Amino acid sequence: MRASLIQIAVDPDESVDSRRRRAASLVRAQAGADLVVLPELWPVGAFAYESFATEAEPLEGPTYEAMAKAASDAGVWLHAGSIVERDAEGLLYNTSLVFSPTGELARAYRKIHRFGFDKGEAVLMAAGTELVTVPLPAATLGLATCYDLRFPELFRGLVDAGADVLVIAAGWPERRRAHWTLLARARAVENQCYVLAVGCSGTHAGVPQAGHSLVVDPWGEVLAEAGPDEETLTVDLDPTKPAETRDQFPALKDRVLGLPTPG
Ligand SMILES: O=C(O)CCC(=O)C(=O)O
Repeated sequence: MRASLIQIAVDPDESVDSRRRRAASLVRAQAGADLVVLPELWPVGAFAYESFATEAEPLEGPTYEAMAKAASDAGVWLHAGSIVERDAEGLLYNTSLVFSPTGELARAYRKIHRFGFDKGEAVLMAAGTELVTVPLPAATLGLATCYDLRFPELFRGLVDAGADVLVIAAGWPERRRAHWTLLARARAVENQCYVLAVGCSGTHAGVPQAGHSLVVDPWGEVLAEAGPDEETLTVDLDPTKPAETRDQFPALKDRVLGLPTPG
């Protein structure tokens, strides 16, 4: 299963329309891959809080249209990263979109853990409430967005729902890059899953992005890692490896569910 991670640059000197066209053409260039992944909020920038309301789109807005077409033109499963979604009640969500190779929406995931500690995204956006997995022919994706990476219980929920490839779309800041790499590897090891962690490059709203997207195998080995700049990583995943790793080292079977609270 060939996966391509597009670490797109999000810079304020490029318009959203231009970046949308560029993202579509980067996706089309990945024809032949099975799965293509874009990062979090690449149209507007994960830290461009002042633009969230103006750039918000309905679910089936311009980014949806462009990405559905790019997925079907390329004939790939496309995790199109996330958009600022405005729902019918006017609430904003950080919503990831996954399209099938014929351009249909397979699933949408609204980010559950909002970042900002009572500021920014945490007050501007509403929280998702549903864990989302996406069965592909060769693997089951489990979806997470950026700050979600810090909450291991979310990933255990995805594994319990059958996920063996965890996809984290992010706009992770450079200043905490060490956490990004560490946590992506930890989520792979503890869940015996592939992890595809896709960030942005560039600087928006004064926040330099970490880049360094990475692909980690179920044993925790880093199979590929990007640098700081715009780049596409392409990696062949072995769909049998998560099950094989779980058979050889069956730690997941030793989970104790419902641990007692400390006395
Ligand atoms: O947890 C972090 O350090 C970064 C999270 C973040 O930037 C986000 O969720 O947008």
